[in-house]
Amino acid sequence: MRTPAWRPPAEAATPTDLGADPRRAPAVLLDLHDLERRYGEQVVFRQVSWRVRAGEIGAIMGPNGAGKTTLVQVAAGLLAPDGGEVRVAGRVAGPARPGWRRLVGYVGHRPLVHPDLSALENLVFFGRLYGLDAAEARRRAEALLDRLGLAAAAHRPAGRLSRGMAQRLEVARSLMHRPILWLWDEPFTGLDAGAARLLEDLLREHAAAGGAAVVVLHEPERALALADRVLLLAGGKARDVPARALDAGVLEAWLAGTPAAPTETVAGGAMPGVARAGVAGGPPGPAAATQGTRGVPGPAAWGPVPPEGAAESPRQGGARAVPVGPALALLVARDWRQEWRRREGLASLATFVLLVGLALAFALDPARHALGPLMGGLLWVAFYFAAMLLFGRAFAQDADRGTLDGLLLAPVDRSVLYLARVASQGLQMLLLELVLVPVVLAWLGYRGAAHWGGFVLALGLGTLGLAVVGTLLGALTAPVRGREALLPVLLFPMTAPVLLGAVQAAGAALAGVPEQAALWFRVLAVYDTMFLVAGALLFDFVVAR
Ligand SMILES: Nc1ncnc2c1ncn2[C@@H]1O[C@H](COP(=O)(O)OP(=O)(O)OP(=O)(O)O)[C@@H](O)[C@H]1O
Repeated sequence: MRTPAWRPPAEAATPTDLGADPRRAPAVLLDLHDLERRYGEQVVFRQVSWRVRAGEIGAIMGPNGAGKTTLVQVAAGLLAPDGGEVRVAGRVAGPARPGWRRLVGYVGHRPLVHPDLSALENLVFFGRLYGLDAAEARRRAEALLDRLGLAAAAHRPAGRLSRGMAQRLEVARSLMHRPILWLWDEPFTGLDAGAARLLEDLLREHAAAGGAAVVVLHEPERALALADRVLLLAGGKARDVPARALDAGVLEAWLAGTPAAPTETVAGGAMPGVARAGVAGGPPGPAAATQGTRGVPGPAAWGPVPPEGAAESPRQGGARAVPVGPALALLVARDWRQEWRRREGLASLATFVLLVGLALAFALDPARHALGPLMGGLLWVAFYFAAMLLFGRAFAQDADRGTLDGLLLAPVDRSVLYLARVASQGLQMLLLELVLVPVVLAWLGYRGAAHWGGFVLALGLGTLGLAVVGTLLGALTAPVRGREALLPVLLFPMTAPVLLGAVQAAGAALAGVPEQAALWFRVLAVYDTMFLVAGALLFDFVVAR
């Protein structure tokens, strides 16, 4: 008998898929080593080490503010540790090689799906972002919606689902790519009894199939019924205790009445009153190692260990990063689809450009007789204001809704996230310009013999320059209070060369002498390339927390 066969939706990669040798102890799927995390001066926890093996469910428990969410986010790679290391199925969980992210299915406090896209569209998008092909992503999305009782809501925008339905969708999203390690932070919040039972079944199935799960829980009864081991977190320290060593009543009392600093009790060698007598903490013993835990098939049932290459196929939840090309196309398409759903955003930008252009023209020359030399400048000033609004908007919305985390968790290099935003926002801006330029020029009474090729090149290079810097600064200022004021303050000095070059180049092209702008074209091209490369390299630091 082999490892249990495909079984939507809980089915996931197994340790053998990942090259682990089941003849030895069950593979360690999550290995937290000496972790430390601070917020400014506040140390949330330090020296936290914990191992969760194939076939195990681990619960993290502790009073409010103990650092459970922080710990799960560090384990998922959303927060960077200030010390120590996270390993997932033996791979260092760092930003350098993001393929390991494919092994993890994360559910946090906030939905990571996009509210304007339907439940089905969201699942397909996330499936593809994790490397599934279109047909498989669709099949799996439908199976998950069905299993989680969301089939009737498949075409409803995710933002209009009830609290409990949204939580089910989050669980479905986290399972789309068949992760081997589930990291779920209070997943039962908002669920009715039926959905809660379903989640418990999914967790048990996953563990029985050789996966592992870590769940932040507040209810002792549930934790002890579900988990094999419990990480008790309090006072900045943690202790791993086998669930069978814990008593629900005492655990409840400990959680409810934890003194301000239970550190010594919890982190010390003994845990009087909480652990049952005669049961020690620590990893499973040799019996668990040879027989598997929680019914995981023993060595004979695992079959031969597949070669590394076979272990890395997307279908089996391998750990390769998704290639740049498909990831870029997917992200740009998603941004455009979202923008199309909120057409009023682009329509208001277009109105804004027209008003700024017309107001400027009216103020400078109400009779519109001597505007010829000013037209390039007029157009660019209007576009410039629109660009500030556009480039600040996408990341600000992501930060407010929490949807950026959904992208940051994906197994794609973070520079790809940046390049995709540059492409999608730059193209939106360019489209806006191409639609509006004829209108504005007609209103201004333009009758020259323009060099249209040079003019479009000036628009393209200028827009790219604004997009590469605006996107980076948009991401930088998104979580900051007062970002609406901060973005223009930062953007203007950094993009002054773009504005100057684009105005000169567009003016020369409109005057029919693009050769006069040759120097500006070169300046713009060098500027764009420099900041595009810098933006791609810096983006990871900009979004790091
Ligand atoms: N973004 C942040 N900036 C500063 N401090 C933070 C931030 N997020 C969390 N903290 C602090 O870190 C500590 C741990 O918070 P965390 O949310 O991890 O706790 P928790 O155990 O999950 O709490 P709860 O049970 O209430 O969900 C708290 O003191 C909290 O105030």
